[in-house]
Amino acid sequence: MLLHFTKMHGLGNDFVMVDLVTQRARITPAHICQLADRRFGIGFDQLLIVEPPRDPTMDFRYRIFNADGSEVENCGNGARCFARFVRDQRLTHKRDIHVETAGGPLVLKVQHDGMVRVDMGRPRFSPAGVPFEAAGDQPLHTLQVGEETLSISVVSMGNPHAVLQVDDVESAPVERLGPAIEAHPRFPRKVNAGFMQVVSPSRIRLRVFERGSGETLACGTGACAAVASGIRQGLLKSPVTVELPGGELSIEWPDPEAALIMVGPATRVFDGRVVLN
Ligand SMILES: N[C@@H](CCC[C@H](N)C(=O)O)C(=O)O
Repeated sequence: MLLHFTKMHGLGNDFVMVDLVTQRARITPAHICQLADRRFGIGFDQLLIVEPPRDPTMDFRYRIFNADGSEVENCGNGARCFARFVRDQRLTHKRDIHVETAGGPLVLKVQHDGMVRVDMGRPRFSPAGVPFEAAGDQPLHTLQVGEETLSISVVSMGNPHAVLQVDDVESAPVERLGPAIEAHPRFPRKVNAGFMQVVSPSRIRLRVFERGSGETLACGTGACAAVASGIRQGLLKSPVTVELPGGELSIEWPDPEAALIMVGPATRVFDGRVVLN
């Protein structure tokens, strides 16, 4: 089966985008792992499949899969790439796009400067909603990783996040602690692990070890989770610029009852075709 795809990225968090509105294909978890391989396949952090909506009031539905084949609830950089993709493919001319996702409906706005503005919904801090095994709902929890006792906050942006404050993001032990936090037994559905350096109340630096994909150059939901956690702890004030290895995102959360807003770029890299066996 021949599959047409587009390679895109949001600040270096890279995607293979597949239009299943105009083509037919059955993509299995084995296909996803094969395509995700950066040497034997195409290579990506996430695969995003665009489908017709089930709800007729929506424009599209999309599904997102990590490089390990696991399906995820939400993806901030993927949302921006999706908005750019459906317009470039001429699947829609709208600038305000309503889409169904596994994490619920999203509204995306393609601005006239080409940047994409996404209403990311409200962060949820309750451990049960992440899910994270904990007795209470306090801003910080201790997490034992081997000999180390870490202080983390937990946030659901539809998908699960743990945020750890560090003094210097460059020297933070992301490669060592990231996989241990991701697979920690207190996170029954695993977790994305963010390492946040507060530069000022309006600027952070962030690296994210993503569940199912490893460290990426940027994570949109991770940026929202870190900003929400920082504001909740009184360390940050909206709007916040998030400096990621791949570039910057702007995150607004002016009011705890409001949704987080993420604004950032989405870049098309190339179109291709691949045979699925
Ligand atoms: N890169 C994404 C998040 C993708 C999903 C994540 N790895 C998970 O398993 O929850 C983003 O930009 O938000």
